[in-house]
Amino acid sequence: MARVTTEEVLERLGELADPDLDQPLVDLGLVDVDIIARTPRVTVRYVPGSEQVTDQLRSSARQRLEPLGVQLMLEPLDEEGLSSLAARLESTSAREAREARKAPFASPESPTRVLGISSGKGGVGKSSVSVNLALALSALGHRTAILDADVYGFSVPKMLGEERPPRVVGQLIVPPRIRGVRVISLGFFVDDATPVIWRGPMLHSTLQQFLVDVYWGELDYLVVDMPPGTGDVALSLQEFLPRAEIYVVTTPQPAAQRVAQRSAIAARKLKLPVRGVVENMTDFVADDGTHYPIFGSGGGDALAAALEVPVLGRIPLTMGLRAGGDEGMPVVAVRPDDPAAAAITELAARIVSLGAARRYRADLRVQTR
Ligand SMILES: Nc1ncnc2c1ncn2[C@@H]1O[C@H](COP(=O)(O)OP(=O)(O)OP(=O)(O)O)[C@@H](O)[C@H]1O
Repeated sequence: MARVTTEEVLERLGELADPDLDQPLVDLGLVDVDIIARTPRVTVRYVPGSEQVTDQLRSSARQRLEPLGVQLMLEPLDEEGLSSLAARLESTSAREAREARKAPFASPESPTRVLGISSGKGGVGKSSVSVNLALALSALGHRTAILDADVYGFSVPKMLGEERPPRVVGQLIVPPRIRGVRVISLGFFVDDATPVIWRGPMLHSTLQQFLVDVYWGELDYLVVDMPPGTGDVALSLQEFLPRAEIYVVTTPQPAAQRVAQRSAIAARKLKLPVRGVVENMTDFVADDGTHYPIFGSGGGDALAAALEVPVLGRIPLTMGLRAGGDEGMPVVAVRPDDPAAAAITELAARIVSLGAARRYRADLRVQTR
């Protein structure tokens, strides 16, 4: 049998990649081939810290290399290897931003739109909307990440169905990419059983660290699940993400609408633009097609009128959305035909087109100057 060549090995490994990194392991220089040894040996180096990812890489590499009869070794990267990987992953602009302790999205040249999802009070479905909106944006082909900053209850990783922790690569925190979306939750760093009281300064510095030290890669959208109401997080976000757009989630109940209004007005005071209202739990549609407005009606319209912004979406109550959240099977990913999933996908498309319209108007202004 002819001896295997390095090219054959690299070709076989092809696109094999760590799910949290953008480039294949071969391109990142993490594969060594020793064909001089009696049995040719392939060493795949990996970022330690997630057994799940390591197992996945091992079985995928084994499967790809099996026909070649080579010996496969998996080796965790050491400190030095991790630092040089970090240098390879990070773009120059991202490194400069990090060294200046600034979020890469804060710069006026950043192509990333930051969508702050806020609500007046808890329980209106803000996290469900954030998670499914991020998945819908990703399904529409946009590179999307989600930052779970709801310090009163971190639900994003659970809702996405995977609670794999981030890994540290040199100076960078590499977030898990779940269902195609990078996720960072303050909840990754606290024990579920011990409630943490996030005081302003601690929250501020943790948020800054997340925005600055996290490897976000190239992003079109960063969806931020904000805590209900306004307060420290909104203040910090204004400082770190001055270009954030705010979307307010409310239920149709007049009381919820009034609370949401207060928080939106507070967001305005922070000079973060409120771009639209999302009415969640608008109604329940029975099998015979009858609409039941379980939580009343009119809340979304009233809030939108008060804030002079449009209602960008109305999401019905569905079992699919509720069960999807509980089971870590988000409805947009798992049951895209569910009426709530369809409404959220429509909402995503509207938010995308809002950005396109703004860019168009900005271009016109430049051209007519
Ligand atoms: N459109 C909907 N249809 C059915 N269930 C929904 C809908 N929206 C939200 N829910 C359910 O309502 C509950 C609260 O939703 P969620 O956790 O998203 O709200 P929240 O506003 O983020 O609340 P908190 O801030 O307290 O976390 C969840 O059980 C969720 O599954």
